[in-house]
Amino acid sequence: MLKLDKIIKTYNKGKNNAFEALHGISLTVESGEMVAIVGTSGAGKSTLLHILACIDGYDSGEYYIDDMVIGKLSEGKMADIRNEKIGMVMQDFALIEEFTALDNVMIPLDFAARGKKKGKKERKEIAIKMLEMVQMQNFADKPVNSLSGGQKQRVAIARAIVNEPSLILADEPTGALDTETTREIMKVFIDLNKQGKTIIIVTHDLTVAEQCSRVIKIEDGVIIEGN
Ligand SMILES: Nc1ncnc2c1ncn2[C@@H]1O[C@H](COP(=O)(O)OP(=O)(O)OP(=O)(O)O)[C@@H](O)[C@H]1O
Repeated sequence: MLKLDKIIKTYNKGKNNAFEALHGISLTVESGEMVAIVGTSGAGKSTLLHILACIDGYDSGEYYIDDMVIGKLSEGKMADIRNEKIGMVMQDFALIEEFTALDNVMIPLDFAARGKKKGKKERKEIAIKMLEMVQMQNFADKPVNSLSGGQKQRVAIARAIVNEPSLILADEPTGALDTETTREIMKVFIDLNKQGKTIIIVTHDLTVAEQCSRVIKIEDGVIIEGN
């Protein structure tokens, strides 16, 4: 489903502070896998995740999602792929704190591809269904800034899955959570994986990594294990 072929990524390319962060990464992730990406600080995990998420480009090599060549797509088409195929979950939740849980979950529905736009009532129903999936329906009308860290991450996961992406990418999703809350959030990811979602989690937490079906270790911009 996902294939990286000899991806090279250089920050500040062409300048005297140019830095090659990924040195020719090749990786295939099949549909339905649950993968952890681990490695020391600065190894290139976030860089890799941002390329997988179609947030950042790359210098050479190629990235394929379902046989589509990502490097050849326009900005607009990349944005469509981000909205339709990929759900992102971040360590700091990246929610709008003063909005309610429900309003946060509804946001991506507004950006879904033209023609797919739905009426407000229908969008609200879809968002509530997503909150039910993460057991947060009773908090739908609460502002996010009144929720705990674990509750915020559940809302962020509901937002990530609202456009029914096949791929969920998470950057240190449990980094701000305690052990018990980490366990609960991992259960949500495992349930989503059982429902068929492909999940890739960047983590420093070995208890998170060992719950994934494959662990990819990256060091100095190179995959050294798990490929
Ligand atoms: N925007 C940038 N400009 C220049 N260098 C960058 C930029 N972003 C990252 N880097 C460098 O690229 C390398 C990989 O960074 P990356 O953030 O991918 O590492 P990481 O494995 O995610 O680290 P951490 O676990 O600390 O988040 C690091 O040496 C970093 O300093």
